[in-house]
Amino acid sequence: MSSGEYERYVAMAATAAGAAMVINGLMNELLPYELRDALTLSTADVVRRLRARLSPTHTVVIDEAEGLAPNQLFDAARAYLASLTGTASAARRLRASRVNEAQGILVTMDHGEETVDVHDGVTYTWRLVSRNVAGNSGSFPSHGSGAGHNGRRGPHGGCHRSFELSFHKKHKEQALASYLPFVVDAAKAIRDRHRDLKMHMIEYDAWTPVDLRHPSTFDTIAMDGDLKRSVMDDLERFVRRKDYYRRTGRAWKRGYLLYGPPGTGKSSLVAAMANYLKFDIYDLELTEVKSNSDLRRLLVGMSNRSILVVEDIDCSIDLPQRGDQGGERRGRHSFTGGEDNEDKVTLSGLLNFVDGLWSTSGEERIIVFTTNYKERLDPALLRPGRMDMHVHMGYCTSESFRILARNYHFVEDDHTMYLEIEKLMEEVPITPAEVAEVLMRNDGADAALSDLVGFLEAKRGEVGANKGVKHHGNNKVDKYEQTMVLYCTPEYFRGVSRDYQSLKDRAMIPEVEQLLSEVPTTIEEVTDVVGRNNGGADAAIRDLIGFLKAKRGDAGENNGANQDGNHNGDNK
Ligand SMILES: Nc1ncnc2c1ncn2[C@@H]1O[C@H](COP(=O)(O)OP(=O)(O)OP(=O)(O)O)[C@@H](O)[C@H]1O
Repeated sequence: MSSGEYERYVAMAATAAGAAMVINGLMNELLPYELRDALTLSTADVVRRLRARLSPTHTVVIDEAEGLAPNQLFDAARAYLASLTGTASAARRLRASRVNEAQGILVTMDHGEETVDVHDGVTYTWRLVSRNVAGNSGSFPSHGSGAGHNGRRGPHGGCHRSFELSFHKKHKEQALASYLPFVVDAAKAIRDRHRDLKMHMIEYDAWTPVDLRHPSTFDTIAMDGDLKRSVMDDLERFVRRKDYYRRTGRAWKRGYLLYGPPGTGKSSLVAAMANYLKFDIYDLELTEVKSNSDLRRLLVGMSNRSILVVEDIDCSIDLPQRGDQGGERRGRHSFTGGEDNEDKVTLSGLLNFVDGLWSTSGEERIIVFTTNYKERLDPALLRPGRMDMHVHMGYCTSESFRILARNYHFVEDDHTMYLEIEKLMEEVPITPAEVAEVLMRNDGADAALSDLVGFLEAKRGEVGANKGVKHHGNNKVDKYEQTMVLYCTPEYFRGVSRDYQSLKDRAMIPEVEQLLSEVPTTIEEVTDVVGRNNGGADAAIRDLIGFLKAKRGDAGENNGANQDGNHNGDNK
């Protein structure tokens, strides 16, 4: 549409509306490029631009060259109007709207239909206008997402649609300064509610998004109720406080340290946070980052309203050990050197970026570190003010168990087996992951809870009698043992070591036994380390010794403990 046509259009609409002003609009080709990204602009920007466009003379200059790019303000209005379908006035006009997973909200509204919205005592009338490109007004495509949707011109012609928003001229200020920003904000909120969250992972040195469909929410997560509430409160306060951060000159970011044994829900909590806030997750796998400059590039490439997660921070970056004589703990990853390459990724480099560049180049950002071993973390990370909140995820308590039982089997709070289960849980530490696993493999609540009792009893017996030895070689592993942590005792290893017929250096066997007596290590870990070696028995056992020494915390051991269930070693 040329600017002349547009002016004629505005004049017609203004006439029709009598004293009412018409903010027309919002058609893809009518609104200029500044408004196309209305949903990504700040609300103040939108208002400023609208105000500039809607001068008292109602002249809007539209550059032909702006083309027919999608106009997000149109989508904002559409999403907002769809959300009104529950209200009486809107229901009069909008026949139906539905939520489509891929596209968010679709609204069905016919050409010429109007809907009335009352906001702060002012009545606003929205009208949908459609034109086909050949000018045959009145011939319209099907509703919603049909041909011509979004007003784009298809190969065989198409339909341009617009919303006209009219109101009394005395409410111009209110419309511009209050109502339209409200519509844009409401649309943003709707979009956030329906958009697919993304999980960004590093591939080939760049972020690669995949859909984040993690079902974890604050309802499903099993943790102490007060702690859960305080995390939620903290998140809510954080997102509310834009002005506060601006006023105080602080970067709008927040840091959480989640710590606790494996399977207690640290990753689930991160997903719950993302689902709650509708923030994307950026999974910073430090082993994939070759240098500080790569790290900087990746951090700057993150979007706002996102969560940066560094899992198993104690394993994934070289942390100076408390008590180290100036030396760094080696062996986590090949990039951990430091003194020979200035550009290597270091914890201080990461923290500096997070505090500096990262926080000034974006807004509404959350960083989460997780660890199974808080005691191993660098004091720099634990310093007050560094991570705003330390969240301990622990073994199942009766409170968290009840949440899981309710979630998995709708079990009410007074089930007869609860007392027995909770008593057992006091004797045997069990992670929420283990409980979830048992609950999940049963169809009915009663069966699930009996199974859990059996599991706990078996675990209690196992822990007491160290049945790991018995477990090995038993082809009929029962269902409890499948998920249990089975330790590799020195005795057990001695038995297995007979299998190493080709072992030349037999002196290594007592060394392994000695290490196993010092470091609780699961059969699975031992199997993994031995299994990853193709270089013969000696290489495998040497690798195992290195692994065990690293687990014990020996400096200088380089055995890839990070890759192989290092985090499983905390099952004491
Ligand atoms: N607190 C919890 N509430 C609800 N489900 C849980 C909880 N903890 C664990 N689970 C269940 O166990 C699975 C594994 O837990 P999750 O990966 O979140 O634990 P984690 O503490 O991050 O473990 P790791 O330290 O090994 O990464 C989850 O997908 C979930 O099904």
